[in-house]
Amino acid sequence: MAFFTHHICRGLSSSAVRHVVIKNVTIIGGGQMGAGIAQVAASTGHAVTLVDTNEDILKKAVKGIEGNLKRVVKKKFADKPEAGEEFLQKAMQNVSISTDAGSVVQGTDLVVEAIVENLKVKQDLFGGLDKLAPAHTIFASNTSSLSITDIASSTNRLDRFGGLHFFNPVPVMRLVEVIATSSTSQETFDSLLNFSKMLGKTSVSCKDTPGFIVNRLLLPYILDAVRMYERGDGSKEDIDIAMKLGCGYPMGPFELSDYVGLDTMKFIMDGWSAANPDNPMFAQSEVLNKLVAEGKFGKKTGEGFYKYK
Ligand SMILES: CCCCCCCC(=O)CC(=O)SCCNC(=O)CCNC(=O)[C@H](O)C(C)(C)COP(=O)(O)OP(=O)(O)OC[C@H]1O[C@@H](n2cnc3c(N)ncnc32)[C@H](O)[C@@H]1OP(=O)(O)O
Ligand SMILES: NC(=O)C1=CN([C@@H]2O[C@H](COP(=O)(O)OP(=O)(O)OC[C@H]3O[C@@H](n4cnc5c(N)ncnc54)[C@H](O)[C@@H]3O)[C@@H](O)[C@H]2O)C=CC1
Repeated sequence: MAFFTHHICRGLSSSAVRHVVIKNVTIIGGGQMGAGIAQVAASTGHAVTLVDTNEDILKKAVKGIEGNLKRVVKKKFADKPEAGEEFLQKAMQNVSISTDAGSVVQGTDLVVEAIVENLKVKQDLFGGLDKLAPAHTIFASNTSSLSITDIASSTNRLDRFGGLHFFNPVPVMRLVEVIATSSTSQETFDSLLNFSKMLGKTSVSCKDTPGFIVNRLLLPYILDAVRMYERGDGSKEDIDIAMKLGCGYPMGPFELSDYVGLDTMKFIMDGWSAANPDNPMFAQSEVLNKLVAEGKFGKKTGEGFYKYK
């Protein structure tokens, strides 16, 4: 069930802005991002259905959400354990799981997609859901690097399609990039801004340009670090230490790559390389290709640039 509200938007003086109040959210992809988005949405009172093709991943996601929330509760409700238990129960009751996206979107206000970073797979998913979701339902992609316009082109709801780009780990990182294409309606954009606010996040408005704001700046930095290592100009350990202690970053570029996932990083690089074949920045990286070919995707598989076992 969707609700429409009218409110005066700050900075827009007297113009009344309509937005869909998001209550029921379907999150597709139960990996590190989808599980994180589900955790935050459920703990801020949204009814969440987390969808993945793989049931084991969903079970692992729910276990992870519960574990994370228990940690939060222990800290935040240290002197009010009963209130903490109530918060935990409520949040967990807000989460359900499904392996059938088509059947659950029928009652949803917002679909947030966080599946593999591949244009065709995302288009196929949204193209199918477009025929099943109610007219008011807003579609949003959490893509890191793909064009929202391209993803949305598989649907007939271009005005109700935008980007919601979260950061990893979602429960900790405070930013959401909200992306409007040239077809995204003001109402959809305002609904996505409002949803981000309800999640307790700070949002920035982005155009549908490659990498939006953060990844347009982050990816060249990470790729330059990989090239530096490949040339033998610095060890990965030294490069990581240098950026942490020299710039105050919480993680160095190799630690961060392992944290994001080297499979995702390669998907991003390959996509940008195909779109910009003459740009040496996106030329194939032997080191990255080797690690990915060996199934060493970083922290999630126990090994990437570093070992985690
Ligand atoms: C690579 C190609 C280019 C990128 C392209 C794709 C990527 C994207 O599209 C966009 C991205 O997300 S880019 C990545 C953005 N994320 C970062 O830069 C993370 C950098 N690392 C950190 O902030 C800290 O090391 C971090 C917060 C992770 C850990 O902090 P600490 O080292 O201080 O560790 P803790 O003391 O254990 O944690 C601090 C608080 O955070 C909680 N926490 C940690 N991990 C968590 C997780 N996974 N889920 C939920 N909560 C988590 C932890 O409980 C602790 O909480 P408090 O006790 O309340 O402080
Ligand atoms: N890893 C990161 O730091 C960030 C990733 N992103 C983006 O979020 C998306 C997901 O990334 P991660 O969570 O890291 O990946 P992940 O590999 O941890 O999870 C992806 C999940 O999607 C599922 N999946 C794949 N195809 C599916 C389909 N058709 N239907 C339902 N489920 C499907 C997989 O089984 C897997 O569980 C990607 O688009 C990525 O670029 C955005 C911000 C940060």
